[in-house]
Amino acid sequence: MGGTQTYVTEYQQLDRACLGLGRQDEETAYYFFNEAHGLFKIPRDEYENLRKAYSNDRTKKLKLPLKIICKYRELVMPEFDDNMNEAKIHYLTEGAIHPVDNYSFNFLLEQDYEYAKENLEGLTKLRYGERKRNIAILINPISGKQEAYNIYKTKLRPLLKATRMNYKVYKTDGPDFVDRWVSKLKFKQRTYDEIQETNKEGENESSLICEYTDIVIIGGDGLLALYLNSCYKHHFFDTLIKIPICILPGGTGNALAMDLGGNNIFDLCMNFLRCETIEGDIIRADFEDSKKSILCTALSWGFPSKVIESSSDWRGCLGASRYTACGAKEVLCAGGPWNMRSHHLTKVEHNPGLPDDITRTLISKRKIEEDKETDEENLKEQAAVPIIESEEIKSDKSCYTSNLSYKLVKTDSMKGHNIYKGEFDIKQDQICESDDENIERMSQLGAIINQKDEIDWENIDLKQVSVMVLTTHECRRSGTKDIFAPFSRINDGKMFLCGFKECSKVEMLMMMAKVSAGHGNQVKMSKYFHQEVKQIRIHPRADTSFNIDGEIYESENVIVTCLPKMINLFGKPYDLE
Ligand SMILES: Nc1ncnc2c1ncn2[C@@H]1O[C@H](COP(=O)(O)OP(=O)(O)OP(=O)(O)O)[C@@H](O)[C@H]1O
Repeated sequence: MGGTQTYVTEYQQLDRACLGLGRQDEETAYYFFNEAHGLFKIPRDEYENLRKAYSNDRTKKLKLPLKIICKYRELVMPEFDDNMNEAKIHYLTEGAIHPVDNYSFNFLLEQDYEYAKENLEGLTKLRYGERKRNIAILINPISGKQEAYNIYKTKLRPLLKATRMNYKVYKTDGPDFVDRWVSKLKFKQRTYDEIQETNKEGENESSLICEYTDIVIIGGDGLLALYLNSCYKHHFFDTLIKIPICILPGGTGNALAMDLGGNNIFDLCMNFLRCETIEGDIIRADFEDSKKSILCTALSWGFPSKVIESSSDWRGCLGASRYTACGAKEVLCAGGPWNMRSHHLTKVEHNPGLPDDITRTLISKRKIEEDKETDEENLKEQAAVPIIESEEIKSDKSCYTSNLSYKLVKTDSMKGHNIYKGEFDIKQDQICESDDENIERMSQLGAIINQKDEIDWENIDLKQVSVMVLTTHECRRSGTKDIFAPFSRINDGKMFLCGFKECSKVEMLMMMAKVSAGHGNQVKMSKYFHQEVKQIRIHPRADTSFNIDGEIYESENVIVTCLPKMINLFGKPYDLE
């Protein structure tokens, strides 16, 4: 438990946020609920006094030594018995693997019970409307220091077990795993209008899209990028991409997870359980020649790309310091003896006139496609996605997966884990698109936002720029204090162009040191710049590459557009200072 401690408080103080006075039957111990602090043990001889005072006059002053025995931030699941006015609460503490504890309380007053029920239910969300949450967990075993599976096992799994949620765990087995996995999702395509209509009837949009209600990604930014882009490729991003995503920091940099509170994984898991989401901004990069579109949260070129490229060989052994070590090496070995102009650009242009409601425009104009029947060939291929763990609470009839449309077949076992293969029901609806169709759809969407010939592009002066980054969020880095863009938040609806103006190698190292200090005070330095932008066109030199959410892409003209509030993410960004 959260450690017992005694403190004195006034009854009046408690009363403001109290959930009710309860009694635990077997041990005849007595408890008091307080929303801010959790659960209190009341000395037995004080109980009768308190009960009388509580029943007669809720504002009466009463000084009591109270023992805190549990805090709500540790609470994971309440169960209720309306006939008995009883709440059963399951607790779990941070850092412990299976310390689930149960307490049952009978509320003395019915109104207290109702009030407590309402408040306690808000602490852990087990359903979306009538539908029980059903979670897909994607783990990249080679991310960062290869701790992703361990994070799942020690942090997330105990909470999922305690709350008896349905979930399936998938380990990636290579770079194309996520793409295969997303392409095989059991997916009910709905049009935007249908979703709006359903919302009016009070149903939750995200519960209607896919067999999973929530996606958990345990890995780095690259794994999230793979997931987003696979959604975009295989299904319309305005539907599937709305399924809320929890990113637990299992990678090296974990820039986005860190900005959502990932330095405390337990708290992030609690955000997930309580369904505390924000609407995140993403970037869409449309490559002009290859007609390829990429979704991401940060994009850079020149110096940062070189650092990412050269540090990839150190994956797994140096952790986050691989970027620092390779960054310093790149600075010292760059170009001329003093100069740090490695932006590798011929031209960068800005379109300041992009409408604010671009996202809505995209959604409403998109082409509506019909679901297609699955044929046997596709079914055979679908069965190839391995599930390493699965927990399905069979008794829950409201669970989408209990309609037998998805079967698990045990095929093997590995290090004590059973390996299953998923097989889909023959009646399953699915979308199966060829690459040509995908390209066609992307270029349709692109045509809406690009319209590049009609845009009055404003040239951005590059004469004095060393490093340029486009980002929708702070870009914190795990394992260090680095914050690259301290003024940006993933849910502020904005994209920023930021970086360092032309500087000497020594100045560059100083700037890097400022970023590493994590105070955000590089913003005050004259060599640092940032500017809000909506759409940017980049003409890179042929010998450079792009770094898009930690992955390297070849040089090509690209139009980069901010899509505000496109994805739902669990967690909470830091307050702007
Ligand atoms: N089983 C696997 N074997 C080899 N590569 C994999 C596997 N699963 C995923 N990948 C590759 O791993 C990369 C993604 O790594 P990820 O972003 O999760 O970790 P990271 O690079 O260490 O962290 P960060 O991006 O936060 O710095 C992608 O390039 C993906 O293709």
